[in-house]
Amino acid sequence: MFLSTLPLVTTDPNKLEAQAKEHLSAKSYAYVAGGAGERATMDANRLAFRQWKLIPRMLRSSPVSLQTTLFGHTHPSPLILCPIGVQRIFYPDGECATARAAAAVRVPYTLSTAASSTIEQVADAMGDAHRWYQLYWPKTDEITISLLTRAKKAGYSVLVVTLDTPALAWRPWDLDQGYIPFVTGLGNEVGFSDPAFQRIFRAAHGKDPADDITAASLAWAQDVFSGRGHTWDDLRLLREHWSGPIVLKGIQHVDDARAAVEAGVDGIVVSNHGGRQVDGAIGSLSVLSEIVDAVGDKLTVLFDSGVRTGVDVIKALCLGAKGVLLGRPWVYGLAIGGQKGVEQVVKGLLADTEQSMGLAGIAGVDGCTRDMLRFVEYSGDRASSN
Ligand SMILES: Cc1cc2nc3c(=O)[nH]c(=O)nc-3n(C[C@H](O)[C@H](O)[C@H](O)COP(=O)(O)O)c2cc1C
Ligand SMILES: O=C(O)C(=O)c1ccccc1
Repeated sequence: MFLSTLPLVTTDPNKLEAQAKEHLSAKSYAYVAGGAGERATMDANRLAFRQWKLIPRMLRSSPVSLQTTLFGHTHPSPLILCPIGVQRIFYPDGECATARAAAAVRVPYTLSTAASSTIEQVADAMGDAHRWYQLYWPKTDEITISLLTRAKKAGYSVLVVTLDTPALAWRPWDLDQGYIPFVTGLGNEVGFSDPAFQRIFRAAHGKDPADDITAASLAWAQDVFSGRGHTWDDLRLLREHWSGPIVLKGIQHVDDARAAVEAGVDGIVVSNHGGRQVDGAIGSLSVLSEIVDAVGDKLTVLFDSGVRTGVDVIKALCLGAKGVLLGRPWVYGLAIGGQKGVEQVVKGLLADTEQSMGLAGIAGVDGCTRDMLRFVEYSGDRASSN
């Protein structure tokens, strides 16, 4: 794909963030590239990848296929696009550009509840392509039920429930600029377009959310990010109102993975939210194999946090993940080139994964086994690639 023309987006994972920075305002750049606290967990995510080394096998010539079955659907690859909120701060067309890219490269797209486009707009942009819906779980059950009903109707097949963000963390790069995306008025579009939220807001304020963006933004943020602790028992409500697969995102502890099995959900994403929530939390890849050992035969274990290269995808699969969610890299592609930028990042990663699998003597996702890896203490000084 890169033979006839030079790539728009750099293929060097260590240069991608810097290239995107040139296309972003200082605030938008800090929002995507930043993390919680001193970014120790972002480092830990990369360090965890560096500490696992692949041991290539020879003379096993066979064609490579990345084909993967997830929740009963066969996909061309094990890759899924992470839920990412407020994409219009990165590119004017935001989520719709990303959704079109995902459809074009045949990778499922996960729409965030904190999106700057509505559930229905993104569905329209995607046609028949696979889409998942990520729930930030509102305090008000009536709103939760309304969001699930809309997502179902608009053809989203898998519900991803993010558990690690009952509130946004202490993020110094944003705090120092006095910035959270909601102050731009963006990121509330799913809420403002919701009939249940509109009804409740109208009853309390005597007007529509669109007539008082400030008050409506506050009301929406309070319902969704006020830090209310839901409990494992509350998952029953979601089960009742969502007939498809339910995936819990943000699992790091093996006992939480077991609780997910008890709760009867279909999958989990082992994730620390890309180091954006609990600073000092363990690198996500470091807990993947113990969680797979505990629950991998009972539900589908997916992975995110720190994936940057094809070999990273292979390592996560070798440690037992059935699918891998990609985060910041495609947001950088979006900032650089909109839909085309996202396509290039994803196509590049898929090509790198396929090429690396072939060179390592692995024929496909089933060939990614733990014996292909060796843990080697890493003492270098380049823990993070951007
Ligand atoms: C700018 C930004 C916005 C995000 N928004 C959401 C979101 O709305 N919902 C969610 O579940 N996770 C969100 N995440 C977390 C990602 O889904 C994912 O867990 C994380 O980016 C993975 O780490 P990585 O970017 O280092 O690969 C966001 C991450 C970033 C960078
Ligand atoms: O920034 C994030 O990590 C995130 O999850 C989020 C939450 C609310 C709005 C936008 C993004």
